[in-house]
Parts: sequence; structure tokens; C-alpha cells
Amino acid sequence: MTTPQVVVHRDKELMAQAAAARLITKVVDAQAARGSASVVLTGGRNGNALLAALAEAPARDAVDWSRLDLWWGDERFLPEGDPERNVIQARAALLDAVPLDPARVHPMPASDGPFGHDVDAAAESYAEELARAAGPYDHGPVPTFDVLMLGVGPDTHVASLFPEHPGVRETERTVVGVRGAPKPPPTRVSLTLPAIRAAREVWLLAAGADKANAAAIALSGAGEIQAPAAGAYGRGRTLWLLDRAAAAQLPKQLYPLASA
Ligand SMILES: O=C(O)C(O)[C@@H](O)[C@H](O)[C@H](O)COP(=O)(O)O
Repeated sequence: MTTPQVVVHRDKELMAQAAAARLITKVVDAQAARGSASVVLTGGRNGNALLAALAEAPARDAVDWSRLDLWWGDERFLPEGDPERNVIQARAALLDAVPLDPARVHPMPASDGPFGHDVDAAAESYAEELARAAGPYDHGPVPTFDVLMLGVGPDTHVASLFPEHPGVRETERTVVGVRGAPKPPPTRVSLTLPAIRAAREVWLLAAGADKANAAAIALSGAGEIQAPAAGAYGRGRTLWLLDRAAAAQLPKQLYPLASA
């Protein structure tokens, strides 16, 4: 487990821009070192704001988009073109504007796809897709993602892993179907904590006063069953990217004053 590092930005706009700049650098570095990069996207407003900021960043052209693998941390289990699907929102914010290799873009299944409404079969098929992409030097049946991003919910959920729900207790499978989620829609597909922890870097994004309590709880030693965000960490680095409002309840020793 890596100790979380906390970076606090003035407001959510600057947070999105700084995180986008950070992601560009990470991807360029990974491509230089290993030939390609892999990133796991998150749903939610902060993840989409980051993608929109990336679309506006002149340095986006430094990325070789054709050598980037994109995965999702979770998906709302809805029909293919539904505007509430995370993949649709990501396409609108950035993906349609950059020259990705479609074979390297890995959305989670839709509820009108080959598995119909069987969310467990959809989750199983995504787990198989991840396993096929894992190589001998990876750690288990998922690729070693370079960066895995997660929005943090006000109840400390990450991806579609909600406090006390069965998904957050999963220790074997890499992807699970989720039913009865407290955040709509109730049916979702989600990576599990073991899959999240395969990433080199995990970045948790939270902005706004309604996230202040969640950030303070998750960063103060809470257990992952009650506070799933506390169980989301990377092999090499765990980074919490916050705005001032979301950091308002953090113990001051958790982040350097210079970052705010
Ligand atoms: O599909 C989703 O809804 C998510 O991936 C979810 O985990 C989200 O990231 C958080 O709820 C934070 O969302 P906001 O950034 O909108 O607060």
C-alpha cells in the first residue's frame, strides 16, 4: 500500500487543468519508456472536466494518441448511446477529438449489447478483456495501468464500489456487476479494489464542499469496506487531487501548505 499524497488546488477549474497537464506528462513519459501507455478513465463531473481541460490543452498534441489504451473504472449499465453512459460523456469531452486507435479503446458493455440485461455476464466479459491484455510482467489478470483515475463520491465511493456493498468486499474477481447502487442508475459495472490496485498510479479526484467529509474520512485511516476510497491505492503512487473546498476538513499535516 502506498501512502497517499495530497495536492490541493485553488478551485475545481484549476484542479481539472492541472490534472490534465499532469496526465499529458504521465502519458508522454510512459510512451517514451515503454512504447505505449494505458489509462483508466472515471465517470462523474470531475473526470469529465479533466478530459475537457485536456481537449483544450495545447500540449495534448505531445501525446501519441494511437499508442494509448483506454479502459474504464466503472460504467452505468444503460443502452449503448445513452447520454448518461460514462463512455458517451468521455467521447463528448475528449475522445472524439483525438486520433485514438479504436482497437485500444475498451468501453464496458452496454445493457443492450450481447449480454442483454445480464450485468454479471457483462462484468465477466470485461474481466476477460482485461485478462487478455495482461502480459507476463503484469500483476495478475489485468494490465499494469499507468494511471487509473477515480472520482470520489460524497459517501466515499469510488468507481461503482459503494460503502458496505458486496462489490467493495470482492477479493478475487477484477470486475463485478453492481445492483442497487445508491447513485443512479442502480445497475453498474465496476472494477474491484484488487483491479484498481494493479495500477502504477491511482489518482483520486474530488472537488466541492460536499466531498470534504469523504476526503477527511478516507484519508484518516478508515477501513475500505466503510470508505471504499481508502482502499484505492496504486502500486507506485496514490495521489489525491482536491480543490480547497474538498480539502477543508483534512488534518493540516496531510498536505504541504505550499500546495494550497
Ligand atoms: O459513474 C459514476 O458516476 C462514477 O464513476 C462515480 O464513481 C463518480 O466518479 C463519483 O460519483 C464522483 O462523481 P463527481 O465527480 O460527479 O462528483
